Amino acid sequence: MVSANMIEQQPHGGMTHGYNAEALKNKPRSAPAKANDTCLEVSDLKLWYGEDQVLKGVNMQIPRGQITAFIGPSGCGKSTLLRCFNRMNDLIDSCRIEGHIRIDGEDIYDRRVDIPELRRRVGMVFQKPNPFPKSIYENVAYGLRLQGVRNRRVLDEVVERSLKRAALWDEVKDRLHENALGLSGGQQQRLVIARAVAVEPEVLLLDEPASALDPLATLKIEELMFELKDEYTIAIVTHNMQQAARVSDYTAFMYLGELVEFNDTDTLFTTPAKKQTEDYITGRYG
Ligand SMILES: Nc1ncnc2c1ncn2[C@@H]1O[C@H](COP(=O)(O)OP(=O)(O)OP(=O)(O)O)[C@@H](O)[C@H]1O
Repeated sequence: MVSANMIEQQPHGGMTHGYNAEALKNKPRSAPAKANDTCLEVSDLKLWYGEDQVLKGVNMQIPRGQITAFIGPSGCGKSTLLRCFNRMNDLIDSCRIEGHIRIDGEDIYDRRVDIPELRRRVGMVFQKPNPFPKSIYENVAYGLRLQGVRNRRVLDEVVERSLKRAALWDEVKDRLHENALGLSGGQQQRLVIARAVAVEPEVLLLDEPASALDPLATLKIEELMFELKDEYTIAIVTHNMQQAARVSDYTAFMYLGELVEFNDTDTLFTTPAKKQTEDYITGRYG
């Protein structure tokens, strides 16, 4: 497991320039991805906001049951790409998309796709924890209630199981009916993860999930990711290269809307194939 002293402070809450090799030592190793076990396949994905082209023909295959990190300088399109995976960009009027994204072979941009069902299958957690102003219990039960589940026993079981999966149960089991906004930032972020896993997604998208948290809360989120990946495919955007190196199995380096390099994390950080990647991970630009 990662240890607390491996978590560096980010005084400005932003980019950690350069990566140091310590992050790869003692890193928990996963079983390698099974050959041809692709969960998400991105083909020639292009995206515009109005006249501005933000993604310029991205191709990649995200392996199932692994953690894939997206790194790159601010504005290179990491969050935009992540939001394509559950069609969150549909909510932006000026956004136009070409290309394909397939989950388990199904094109999620097919017009027959049921978007609420897609968002159930592909859960998302944002930088700032966003619990609803409801009780802890109701936050986790929310998705099930939307699906029409009324049975108290079923709801109780799912709430308990989800909070356990999100490593929050022990801290909240005696206060399930208190307002979730009374939790700490780190607890709120784990609650949001519990809310996402309660509806049994296949994929979890994490957009800088720890950047608003202190080092200890960050550590808990990182440990949690490692536990969750047995059941879910995880894609994480992070500005923090130490974090990408510590937690992910695969890393995608993006620059100006293009995918420059995609490889297993250890290779990308130790022997990057492209000069641009090397310059970025050694902190030469950011
Ligand atoms: N809703 C939007 N409307 C118009 N332009 C947008 C919108 N969202 C993002 N952009 C632009 O798209 C580009 C890519 O932004 P995006 O947030 O995907 O980058 P990023 O790599 O995640 O950046 P950061 O690391 O700073 O979060 C930027 O130029 C940004 O200004």
